[in-house]
Amino acid sequence: MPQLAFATSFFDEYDRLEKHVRQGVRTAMEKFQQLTAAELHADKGLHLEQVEKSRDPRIRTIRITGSWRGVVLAPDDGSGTFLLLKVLQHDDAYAWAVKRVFTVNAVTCGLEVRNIAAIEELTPVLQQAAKSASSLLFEKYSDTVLRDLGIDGGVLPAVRTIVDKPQLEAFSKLLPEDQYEVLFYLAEGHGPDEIWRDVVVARRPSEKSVNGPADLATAIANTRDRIALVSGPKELEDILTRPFSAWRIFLHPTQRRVAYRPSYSGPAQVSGGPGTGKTVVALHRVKHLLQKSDDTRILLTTFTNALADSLRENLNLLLDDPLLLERVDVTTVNAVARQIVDEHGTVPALVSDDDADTRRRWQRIARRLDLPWTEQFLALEFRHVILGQGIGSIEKYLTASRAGRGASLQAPQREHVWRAVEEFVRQLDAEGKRTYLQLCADAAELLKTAGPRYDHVVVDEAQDLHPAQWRVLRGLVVEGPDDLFVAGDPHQRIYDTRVSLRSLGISVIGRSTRLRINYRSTQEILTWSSAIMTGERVDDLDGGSDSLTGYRSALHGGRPTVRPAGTQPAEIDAVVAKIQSWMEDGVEPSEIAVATRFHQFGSRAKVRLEDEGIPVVALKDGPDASEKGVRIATMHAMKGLEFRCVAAIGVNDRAFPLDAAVTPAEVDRVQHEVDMLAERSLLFVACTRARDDLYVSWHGTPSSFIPGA
Ligand SMILES: Nc1ncnc2c1ncn2[C@@H]1O[C@H](COP(=O)(O)OP(=O)(O)OP(=O)(O)O)[C@@H](O)[C@H]1O
Repeated sequence: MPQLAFATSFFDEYDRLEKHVRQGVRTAMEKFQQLTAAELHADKGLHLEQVEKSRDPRIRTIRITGSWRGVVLAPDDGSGTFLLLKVLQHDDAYAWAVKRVFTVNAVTCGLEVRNIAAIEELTPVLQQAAKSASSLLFEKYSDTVLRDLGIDGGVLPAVRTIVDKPQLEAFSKLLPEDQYEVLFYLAEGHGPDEIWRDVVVARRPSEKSVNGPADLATAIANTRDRIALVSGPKELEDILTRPFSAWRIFLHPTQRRVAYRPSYSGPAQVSGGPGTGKTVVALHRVKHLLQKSDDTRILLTTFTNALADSLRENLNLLLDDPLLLERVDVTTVNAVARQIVDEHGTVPALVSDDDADTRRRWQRIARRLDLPWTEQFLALEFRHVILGQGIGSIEKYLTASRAGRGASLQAPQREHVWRAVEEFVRQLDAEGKRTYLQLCADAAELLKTAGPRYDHVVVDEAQDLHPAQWRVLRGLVVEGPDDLFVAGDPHQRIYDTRVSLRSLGISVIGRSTRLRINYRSTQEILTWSSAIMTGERVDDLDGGSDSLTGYRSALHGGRPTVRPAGTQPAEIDAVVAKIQSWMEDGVEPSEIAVATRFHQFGSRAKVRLEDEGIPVVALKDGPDASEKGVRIATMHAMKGLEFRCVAAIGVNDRAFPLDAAVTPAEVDRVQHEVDMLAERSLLFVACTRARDDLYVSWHGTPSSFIPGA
């Protein structure tokens, strides 16, 4: 019986096809599972026929309905795998089919497609233009170097004409995917050896199985990031009837390598810019770990409730098996800490570690004890030094390292600070209260005697977790292989914590991977948003620094709209008009988000949208995915989420940087820098939530973070 496979290009349109066409696809595909190759060729209804003048003799069309055709790659080597490439209207299907050629990449052994007609047409024109160019993008690499990385003879002449990165980008849709990826990284300045190791080997099957050129079926099986093989009727049903989400099926080779590595000898980390699929990798890692054994228990955890909800929803999609889901707890670190403390007594009322009430409490204590420090300084000392290192006594505090703090404290000064801390804790105790971080510190202590309760802990959005929260996680899991799997992006650190995992006994050295392809936003949104962070040094979770080099998207769209307004009402009028125009273009209200720095501004925008009859919901009310309405949220609440269209409004000099969120340099110079970076990251996070369109506006003076402002 032939084998059936689907290419990603098929899914580009499938979800948009009308019901009867989708039914036609299903009927046709079932035949590929029921009939022999000879019967398929003879089937009158299917009409499997060669395409006249096609550049690839293996391309066939099949009849789906009266006017719809499928384009199929049919094996000519007896290997028996049919690959469905496209479903299009009759003429479009033929136009697509005649221009394409499929080849097997000599080094990755994957199947690639190129628009050969366009490459051949453009190459002579570009060769002519290249003669007068002062330099060429790939001139420093010999043909041998390029060939060794998989650039083949059909592509090489075109590659030799490319003068700069925009021209390479313009070629991207015509070139074979694996070859474009190599060229992109060379153009970004990565060396051939690094590209061989990180890009080519990641795609290549193991050395042992590479034995001469691959046949079509092997090449198809090797191309798991672009082709889904269907093993039986259940899988076919699954692919064609469930809402399609590419991330469930097609992982980039680097994503797959990280998620499905049989085992890590200790904690492992995946990092990468926004939208690079870190959450997707974390979810697949959970799937892998569950499949390793029948009784493992896993904690999948993250920062906020909204993120935990979204992880739970996506895990349901990925696993679709109640028995597997039963073995995973999906919740926030604070919620786990609360549960642990609850089991050992009653949880006190919880208060924020850093809100106006807490600051006022520190202020009163400083005044009463006649201390020379501001409330900000004391609060920071408590959070970052005392809770950060889990210090429980004056003796420990007197000798504690205060590395990374901007002002030094001698022993007598520390004794004064300690008195303030004791008073702060005493007051909260007397009122039956605890801050969230105190709760985590308590839970971490309790776990020291209670012992671990999970076999694996998988953490998403790890960059903002506080050391006290890390200690809870460390204590929850049996130390050893595959204990912790951590996903995070230091560029998205939006709170004031900086953590070195190593200092917490969590070393990911040698088990850390960076993802570089953004699957969410268009390149235009990415370029604009990345400029917010340009020139900033960002520390990673492991004592080094993190960069966005080589970070790219294969998606394209319009440039972000940047819109000044004279007054706040005028700014709101403009965003209402923008939302109306998105909706007129067919964007569902629930696919639109309005992000503001301040709650209040969001509420005003909400009232105004409601006046216009546009449905609106506040994200903090926890709407589920099916609830209608434009989402209104603070920028902090946008962390980890994504929307088709995002309007980031009120981005003026009063909101970014926000004075109240930034420690003055005279209080703590180092913390000042950390806070300023977190402010930038917050705008970066809000803007990178947009998939197709980004709109940024302000009234008054624009924030200095706005690129080009
Ligand atoms: N291999 C893939 N194929 C198709 N889509 C993918 C793939 N990987 C990720 N995506 C999609 O890209 C988007 C971003 O993925 P994800 O949320 O995992 O990224 P992230 O790195 O965790 O983002 P952020 O750090 O910005 O929160 C999601 O819509 C996800 O479904």
